[in-house]
Amino acid sequence: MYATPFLDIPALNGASGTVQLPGSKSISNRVLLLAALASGTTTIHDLLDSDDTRVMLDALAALGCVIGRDGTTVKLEGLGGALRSTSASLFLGNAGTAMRPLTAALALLGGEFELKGVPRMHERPIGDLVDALTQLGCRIDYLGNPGYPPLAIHPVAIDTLQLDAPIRVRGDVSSQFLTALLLALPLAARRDIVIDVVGELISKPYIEITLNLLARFGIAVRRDGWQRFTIPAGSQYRSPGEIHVEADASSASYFIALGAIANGSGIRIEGVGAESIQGDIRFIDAARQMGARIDSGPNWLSISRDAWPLKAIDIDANHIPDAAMTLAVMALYADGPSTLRNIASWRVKETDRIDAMANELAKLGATVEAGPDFIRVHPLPAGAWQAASIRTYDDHRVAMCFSLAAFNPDGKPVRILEPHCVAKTFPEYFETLFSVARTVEVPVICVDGPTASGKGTLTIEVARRLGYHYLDSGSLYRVTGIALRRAGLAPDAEHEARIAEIAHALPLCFSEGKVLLAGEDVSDAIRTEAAGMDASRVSTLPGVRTALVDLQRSFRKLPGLVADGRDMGTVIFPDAKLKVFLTASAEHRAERRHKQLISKGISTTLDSLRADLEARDLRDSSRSVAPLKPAQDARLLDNSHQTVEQSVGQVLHWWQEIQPFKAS
Ligand SMILES: Nc1ncnc2c1ncn2[C@@H]1O[C@H](COP(=O)(O)OP(=O)(O)O)[C@@H](O)[C@H]1O
Ligand SMILES: Nc1ccn([C@H]2C[C@H](O)[C@@H](COP(=O)(O)OP(=O)(O)O)O2)c(=O)n1
Repeated sequence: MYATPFLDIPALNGASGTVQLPGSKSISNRVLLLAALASGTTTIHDLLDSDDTRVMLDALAALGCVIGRDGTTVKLEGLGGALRSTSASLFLGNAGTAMRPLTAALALLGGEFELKGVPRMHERPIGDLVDALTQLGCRIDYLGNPGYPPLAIHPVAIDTLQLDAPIRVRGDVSSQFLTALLLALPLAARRDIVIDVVGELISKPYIEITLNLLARFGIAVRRDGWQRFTIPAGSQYRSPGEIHVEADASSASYFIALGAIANGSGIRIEGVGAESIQGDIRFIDAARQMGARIDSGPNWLSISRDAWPLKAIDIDANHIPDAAMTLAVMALYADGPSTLRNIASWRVKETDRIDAMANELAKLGATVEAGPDFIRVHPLPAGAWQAASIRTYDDHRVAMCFSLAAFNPDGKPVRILEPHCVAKTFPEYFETLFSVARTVEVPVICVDGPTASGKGTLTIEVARRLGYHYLDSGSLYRVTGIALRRAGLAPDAEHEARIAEIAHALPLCFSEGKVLLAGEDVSDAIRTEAAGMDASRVSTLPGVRTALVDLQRSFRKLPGLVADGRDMGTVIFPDAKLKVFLTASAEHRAERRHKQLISKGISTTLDSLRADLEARDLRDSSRSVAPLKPAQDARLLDNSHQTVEQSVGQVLHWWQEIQPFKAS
């Protein structure tokens, strides 16, 4: 996951390959609650691991469920209708799929509970659900604004509930109110329980997921149209033992759109097929209408680009409210204005999604019309796209769907602010996108300079702030030095061919900040001054330098790279947009290295360090191939009198100066 304040996606121009998607949020949280209400143990495979499922799991654990976890498989011992803990204060983040059903279940289970979430959760309505439950005799108080969480729930005896008249619940604000009642009311099914929906029920496919999963847990709800639902007397939750969670169809929408937009041999999605129980899978019909070619099997989808430009669309998107946001970005690539209708529910989601989409699409240069329940997006012709900083409003779907704007024909990058909001449902979204997307040019920042000037320190920090990959090219020469010593060689010209072979086939792996040579951790061994001197000697051999070129260039991956060394800007990445030549006086550098080595418990003297360092400077800058020198277009940074933070700030400032983004 990218924990950076922003993520710059370079202009993308193609995509091909296979993606495995995380489990569906809607299915995951429903299954968790049903497994908790049932008796016996349920093993849930492929459960989504995200913010919203984590708050649900934490809440269920606080209520006394015993939960075991092994990767994406969760074993949950159900409560069998009896709480083990009858008072708790539960924090439910911004997860509507946790807040609504837990409100209903806890109101019936008996106990004193407080349910709260993030500030946005306290702006998302729950009054219609609370009204339906209080009609029955449940006792629920608003702790803040009436009609909204946080809530206090008080105990009632189940046999005092008024279940003889149909329970009336509004269905035209959020279908989650009905889902919450359907999931929880079997707890009270001493007699048939009838639920009547008031108003036109929206997002019906989500109700189908609810009914389907209730059936898997032994509850056969009878449905009369979409107005009346009956939970039969004597209904009891029965664990199915094992259950698999399908991949999230809403998450699939970004990759379906990717296949439709991007040049390439197509995208294959594993984990969900056209027969999915998730309503958002109907996104494929809309994508086909816009021109995508889509094939499907029981558990996969394959998508490629067909009509281009895409065909404009005018649809009622009520049945695919979440996935339809993706259509709003696809519309930029269409042959005329596209209209998404009947989407009033967007206004009460993680943010007001109609406003959010309209604002951010406009930043790209698009003309957008929006009303209480619709949005109309005009296509953006080549030449009219702008590089934009996209605000994401703590809404995972805004962040994900705007990444698709990076395929614009004008080659403009897209900046996604607060990209970590995707953790709500798809923490690895951007990594997954980058695993299949292609770009004309992965951005690179080079930091070259003499030893102990602070290159490593600066490079690591700049890479961390930008979410870029990091290449410590010196470590490759250092590891080669160790490998040749182990082969009984000296770092001399007479062994050049053998050493070059060793360098070419280094069994090297970088993992969790460690450098592994044939599986052995050599992170400390390569940092000694002797290893540095061997590295400096071996690096004068032209055959060795050539042998390491491809390995160094293989680090250039999306979304970008910061590379540290001696010849990053001159030889390895001559086209890099920013090249920094970092220096400091020999005196400062010797002092820094001295401190660094002492702090690692390695004893040394300042004088010998300074002598070694000057010898290394001389060898590195006077060798015949790729000597240490600033690239012609490098910016010089002498950090003798700077703190690390000042050097980092300077480089980030230079980087920002050459980005095309306007202030957000
Ligand atoms: N601008 C700076 N001011 C003070 N100390 C620094 C600065 N940059 C780096 N250092 C310190 O100098 C030491 C050497 O830095 P390092 O990044 O290992 O250099 P290099 O990779 O160029 O050999 C480290 O202990 C680091 O914390
Ligand atoms: N791109 C590079 C990186 C390092 N080298 C050589 C020259 C250096 O003296 C050694 C060790 O490099 P490294 O960057 O690890 O050394 P310092 O941390 O700056 O002391 O490798 C090189 O020739 N080209």
